[in-house]
Amino acid sequence: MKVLVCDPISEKGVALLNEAPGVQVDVRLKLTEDQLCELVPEYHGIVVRSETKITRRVLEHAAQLKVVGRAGVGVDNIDVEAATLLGVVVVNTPDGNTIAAAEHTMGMMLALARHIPQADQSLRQGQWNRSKYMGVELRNKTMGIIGLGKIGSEVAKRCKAFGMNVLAYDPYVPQEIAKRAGVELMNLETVLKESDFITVHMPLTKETKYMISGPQFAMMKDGVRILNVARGGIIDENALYDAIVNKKVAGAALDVYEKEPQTQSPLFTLPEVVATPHLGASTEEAQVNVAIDVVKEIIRVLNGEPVQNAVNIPFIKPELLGVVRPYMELTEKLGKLAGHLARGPVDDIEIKYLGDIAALDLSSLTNTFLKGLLRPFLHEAVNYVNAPLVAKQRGIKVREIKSTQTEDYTNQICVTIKGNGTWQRSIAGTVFKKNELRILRIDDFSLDIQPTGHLLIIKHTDKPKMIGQVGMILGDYDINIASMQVDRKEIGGHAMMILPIDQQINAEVMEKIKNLDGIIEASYVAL
Ligand SMILES: NC(=O)C1=CN([C@@H]2O[C@H](COP(=O)(O)OP(=O)(O)OC[C@H]3O[C@@H](n4cnc5c(N)ncnc54)[C@H](O)[C@@H]3O)[C@@H](O)[C@H]2O)C=CC1
Ligand SMILES: O=C(O)C(=O)COP(=O)(O)O
Repeated sequence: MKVLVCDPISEKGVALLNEAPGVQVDVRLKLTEDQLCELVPEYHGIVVRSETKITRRVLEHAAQLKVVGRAGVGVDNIDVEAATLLGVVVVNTPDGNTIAAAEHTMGMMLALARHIPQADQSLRQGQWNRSKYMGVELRNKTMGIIGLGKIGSEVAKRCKAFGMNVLAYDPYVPQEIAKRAGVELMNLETVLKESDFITVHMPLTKETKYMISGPQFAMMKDGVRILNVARGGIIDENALYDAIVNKKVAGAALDVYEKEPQTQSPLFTLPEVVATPHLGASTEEAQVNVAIDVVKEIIRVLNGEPVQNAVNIPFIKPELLGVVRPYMELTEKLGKLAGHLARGPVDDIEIKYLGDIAALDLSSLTNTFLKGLLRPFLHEAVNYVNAPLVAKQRGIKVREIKSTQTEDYTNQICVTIKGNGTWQRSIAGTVFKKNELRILRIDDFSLDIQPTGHLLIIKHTDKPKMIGQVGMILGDYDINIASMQVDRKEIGGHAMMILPIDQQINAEVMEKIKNLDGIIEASYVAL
């Protein structure tokens, strides 16, 4: 397996990658998009920070890429949607640089309040100018935090230690979590209107792009001070420039820019601006943390092991893995079986998770079901990562229903697939205590089948000689029947027979079985 490191990460991370059995590492920095496109087919993993852009074009040139690892938090330099569609896992390191970014924010806030960089520069230029650099105190001022995640919360704690009143806006954080951090959650307008300092700590997304622009500056207090140690583009740089020039904003501290690297911004010409070149995560500690964290995740992906910090696949808590794994195996087999039973393209899927498992986060099981269903048709183009997206693109509606109530078994997964409003099929399965998988039902027929090996599934009219005739055909072709189950709903009605057999069946045998009088459908599946 080959891993390409494209941005500078700690030597400790590179060493850990080099020590991984069967992994070869190349460090190639400052590659252009064209160079990356040329190199990427050789690699199974890529490591980046914020500099290298992993675009759709780069991903489309990959031939065997399994994982893109971001040694840091923000993944806005990676086309995650394209990666997902192409089945490439994207991992990041959500915790490793939290403190570094929070501390940098505090440093920037102090620099902004007390003009430290400007005063330093002026003194070095031979001026002893005390009156020019009169500052403001932080105590009793109001800090408005937009984005109360990991960094925002650490900034909140530190602001409180400075005696500041802290308000926050984050529509995705519950009030009680904010309360625990001693922060009051408000609507955005209130935070903008009441704050003396405003700092943003959210990811750059379609939703947050230019979230702070002309109309938002207009709402703010005169003389407000602005900080951005999150991402360029959350704050509209042109609008910020105007707001500073018009004296609405007394100063801004910026670590990140709409375009990076950035050395020519008009904002750098304003004395009210304090600027650093994206240094939020640049501490020795944070860089060791993120490099080691990302490398461990990359190795897990390359070894086919579950990861903890994937951005585009469901997270499974390590302590739940033992519980979830057999259900993942079951749902993949149910998906495969459902694909064989489908009477045409599937456009609607309902997956019911019943019993104890309903308490778990079940998206990983839905992913494996969809992978099992779609793989026989789409082959390598579908995998655990992209299965939900591929299903969505094919117009397949997927509903998950959870209920802790179940009638016969402690846990049951019941799936119904439909197509074209004209047909539907259903199957149910369970995992017994010793991690034994079972198919319990196909349509209305009750069964108890281990979903492994070669299965012949036959729906037929309930009449004499059906079983015998199928047995004769298989015998003629020297195909051994391992066991058999038959269920019928009423005498002379429809019946289902399932035959686990010892080998694959060819089209000729299937044709002979299908042509028997009384056979309604017959399918062969290898699970
Ligand atoms: N300057 C630097 O070197 C660094 C910058 N960062 C940036 O900081 C960002 C935040 O990092 P963390 O706190 O670790 O992430 P996080 O995921 O813990 O927190 C982000 C918060 O933003 C909130 N959010 C999302 N959309 C929002 C919206 N529209 N309005 C308000 N809040 C919204 C989320 O609910 C979440 O609580 C990262 O996404 C990254 O871009 C992170 C590390 C270093
Ligand atoms: O982790 C993040 O989101 C950062 O912005 C840090 O970026 P960097 O790894 O220092 O290029």
